[in-house]
Amino acid sequence: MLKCWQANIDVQFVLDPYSCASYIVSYISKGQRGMSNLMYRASQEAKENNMDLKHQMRHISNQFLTHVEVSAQEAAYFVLQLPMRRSSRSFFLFLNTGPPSERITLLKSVAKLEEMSSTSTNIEADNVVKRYQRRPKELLKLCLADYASWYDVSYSKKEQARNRCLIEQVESYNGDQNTFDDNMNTEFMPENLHAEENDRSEGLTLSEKYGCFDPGRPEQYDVGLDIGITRKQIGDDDCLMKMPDNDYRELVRNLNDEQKRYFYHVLHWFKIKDEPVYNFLSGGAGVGKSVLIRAIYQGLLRILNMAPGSNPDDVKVLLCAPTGKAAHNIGGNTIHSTFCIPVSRGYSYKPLAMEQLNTYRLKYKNLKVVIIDEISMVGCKMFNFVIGKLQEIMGNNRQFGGVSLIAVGELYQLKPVMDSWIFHNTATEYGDLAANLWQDNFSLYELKTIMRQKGDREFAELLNRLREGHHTHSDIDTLKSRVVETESGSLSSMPHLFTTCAEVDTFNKYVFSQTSSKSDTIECIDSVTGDLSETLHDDALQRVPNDPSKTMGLYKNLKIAEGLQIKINFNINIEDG
Ligand SMILES: Nc1ncnc2c1ncn2[C@@H]1O[C@H](COP(=O)(O)OP(=O)(O)OP(=O)(O)O)[C@@H](O)[C@H]1O
Repeated sequence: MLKCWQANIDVQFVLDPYSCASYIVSYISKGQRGMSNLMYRASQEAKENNMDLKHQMRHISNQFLTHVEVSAQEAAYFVLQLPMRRSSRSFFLFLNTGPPSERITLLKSVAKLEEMSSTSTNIEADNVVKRYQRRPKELLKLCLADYASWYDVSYSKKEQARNRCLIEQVESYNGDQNTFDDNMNTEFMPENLHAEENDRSEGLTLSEKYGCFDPGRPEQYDVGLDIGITRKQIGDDDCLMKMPDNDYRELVRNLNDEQKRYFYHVLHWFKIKDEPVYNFLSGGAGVGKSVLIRAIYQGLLRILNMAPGSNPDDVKVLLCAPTGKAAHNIGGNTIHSTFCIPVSRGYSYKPLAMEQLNTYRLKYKNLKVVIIDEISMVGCKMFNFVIGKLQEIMGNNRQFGGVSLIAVGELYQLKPVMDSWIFHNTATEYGDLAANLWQDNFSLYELKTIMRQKGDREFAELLNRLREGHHTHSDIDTLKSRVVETESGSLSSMPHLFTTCAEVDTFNKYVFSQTSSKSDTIECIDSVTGDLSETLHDDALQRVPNDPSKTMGLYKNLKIAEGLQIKINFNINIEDG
């Protein structure tokens, strides 16, 4: 039971099994007055908002599942974003802060003892309390608990300073604040500091020596999981809504023949069949895939909601895409947010927490179709993730959880980032033994008529040939006839396409150097948050790299000039990282 509860385990002999059981049960179900108040408020709100019974229950259960009562200490950890979970499990430190005469300390090693003179009484090994006594002046204001939590000493260059934040247990503090304060005063006041030079390590960096703060740590830590609050509360407003009937009719009427054929094929399938469909809708750039997705989504909403007993509020079709831009283009959500896939944890699969699973199951219980656009950016690992999440949410082991999947995109593109092609097997030892669900299930529908350049048939055909690698010499000559000299200073207003950021930088520098208008440089101001000593603070600032590829595209110096355009990207939704 304790293992399931994943609590800190405090081992003691308990002679009466009944008291053991009653202790654990009362610990698990200990009263949470704050939660009762919250539940009371939630039920009041549900009643006042005139919801039907199902929505009242959903509202109350969502409040219950997404709130948790925490102690003041936990709240402080949460607000300060301190990594509680990782730290408390990786390290648990016992601090003996009883009176000095009662403290147990370890002896120095035999080798060290033998080196000492026989009259020396300095036989105790070093420990955190001693280190605290001789801490550097930058840390004078720290109390022992904070010092022990935040700092560790590395005695040799090889030994890495451990990143840790500890849960400290203070022994001997039995509620008598005066005794506790006396001990602290006599032992830990700054005037008692003795620097023991021979115990100090030499040549270590500051962070090796004292600190756990590593500004270069790339991994993100989701502190919400520590206290059981998931990052996203699942709302009801996720997808593109039903469009007015007139607009829908207009949209369908304007589809070209190819588009209409696939559109009616899908609608017909869901009208007459009850089994899932797995399609890959492909076609080169500008053939109208996104337009067709929008029409299919609207058509499916209408058909699926016509089924007897169907509730129009239930989510039946999901529209998603691997990136925010692609998702926005079709009015859907990213795959990550749709299936609650954490952005920062690579591809190691983690099942949903119970409360998330519960909410997702309630929300997607009548899910019939998932449409994924820009499937070329979805690699094999990500695809497996989606399959796993669908099975988990739908609560079965059927392929794709028994839900239909329409993948849309163009596979004549670059390989997915950090992943293999969707049609390849997973690159693990046993990957070849697993069935390839993409190859085994998906049938291809291809759109061929380019709609984006429909006024220029010749160019559209050239693009199609280029896409498949069947371009002719005359195609290349046609493209080359459009080549213009980049050296010309007047080019800056034209859109340029480059394949790497380095080329973009070089070009921007060139354009900037050519401008004769008034210019200036804006220097970025970095700041370090958190209560750190001045030295660590400066150290952290010095470590910020002057390389935009390592700072998520943020430049140290931004050059501006009158008349030159600057593109500013602004992340309007940071849910997905
Ligand atoms: N049936 C149609 N009638 C008129 N215009 C259309 C039609 N279908 C698509 N278009 C237009 O063609 C252009 C490209 O369409 P869309 O963006 O849907 O193509 P796509 O295949 O998704 O392109 P990409 O692969 O580049 O994302 C858009 O301007 C769209 O309005």
